[in-house]
Amino acid sequence: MSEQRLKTSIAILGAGDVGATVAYTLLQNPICSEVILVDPKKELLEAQVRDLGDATYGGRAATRIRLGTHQEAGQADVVVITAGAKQKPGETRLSLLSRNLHILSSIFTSMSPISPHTILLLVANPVDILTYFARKLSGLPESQVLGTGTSLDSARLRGILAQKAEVSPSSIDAYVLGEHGDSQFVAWSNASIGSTPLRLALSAKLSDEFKADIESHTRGAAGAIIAAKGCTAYGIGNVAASICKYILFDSRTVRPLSFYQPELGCCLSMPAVIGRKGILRAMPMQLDEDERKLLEDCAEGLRAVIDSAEKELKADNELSHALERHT
Ligand SMILES: NC(=O)C1=CN([C@@H]2O[C@H](COP(=O)(O)OP(=O)(O)OC[C@H]3O[C@@H](n4cnc5c(N)ncnc54)[C@H](O)[C@@H]3O)[C@@H](O)[C@H]2O)C=CC1
Ligand SMILES: CC(=O)C(=O)O
Repeated sequence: MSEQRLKTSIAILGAGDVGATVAYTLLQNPICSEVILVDPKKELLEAQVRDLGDATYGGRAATRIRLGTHQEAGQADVVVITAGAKQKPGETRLSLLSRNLHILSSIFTSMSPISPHTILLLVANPVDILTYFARKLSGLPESQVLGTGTSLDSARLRGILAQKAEVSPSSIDAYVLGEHGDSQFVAWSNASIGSTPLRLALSAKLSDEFKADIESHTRGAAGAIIAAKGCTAYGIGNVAASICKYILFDSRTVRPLSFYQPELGCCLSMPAVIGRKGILRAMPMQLDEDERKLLEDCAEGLRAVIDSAEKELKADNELSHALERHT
């Protein structure tokens, strides 16, 4: 067997706040032989690898960390894409689209030829739109291209509901669905504590006002953290590293992730079974009429962004050639 096949590797594109935090989380909870960090900022990349390496010399069996090239990243078992601009205080995730689509396109040119077995995990924003274009730019089967989507929002939802209900977050089963962005919504009709439906568990507390407060807390969480410290990193570090584990361990864990929804014509978050081949299958969910409408509105908004991005791309020779190579 070749040496390459004996190793499991996760490549992280982007060695900024998020990329370094995903790497650190993977080093603290080893699930693969090596983590490869890639970034065009050479000094930053070398410093991050040295600093992260210092966290691995404590005597435990460790995952190795090294810097690498885009070409090497394209052969990894999982490629986590954090490369891209981040929001400034007050900016929306969608405002990053044009800059981050160019970066995404250049990444696929540099990684080519990408291994047909690689699973791509998109983190950079706007994550649903970038997941949609990564499918096209990579040429990989759509089950192998996924975005962290509303996994982070759902973790935030579990956190705030746990405080209100005075139970552990791990006892809350509740999802934020749709866009990892302003049109996201909570699937209240399916939420439970243990196996008790939320409406029974919280009874009188669960008013419209209570739900609106929780939704606004969850939707606004990133903006509030960014306004105070300039980025969010630990929550997404944990979410992305956990998804890598579900993939490499073929754990068949169900999580809300962004992936292509053929009937909606875009990528957005719905629950899916995650395993070694990426999205193994969608997990059907019975939404009520209001939630169904919110899902359709959310998809309509995302499709409009995709349409205008596609028009912009046609006017941009470099990007339109990159997309044509695979469509
Ligand atoms: N999906 C989610 O839930 C979350 C997404 N994010 C997103 O993650 C992205 C990264 O955020 P930060 O790490 O805070 O930003 P950052 O600015 O600290 O790091 C981004 C890094 O990407 C690098 N980069 C640029 N072009 C590259 C290329 N072609 N190949 C490899 N690396 C490249 C830059 O040099 C930079 O070091 C942003 O788009 C942010 O909005 C952040 C938190 C949560
Ligand atoms: C930045 C971002 O997308 C988040 O923390 O949710």
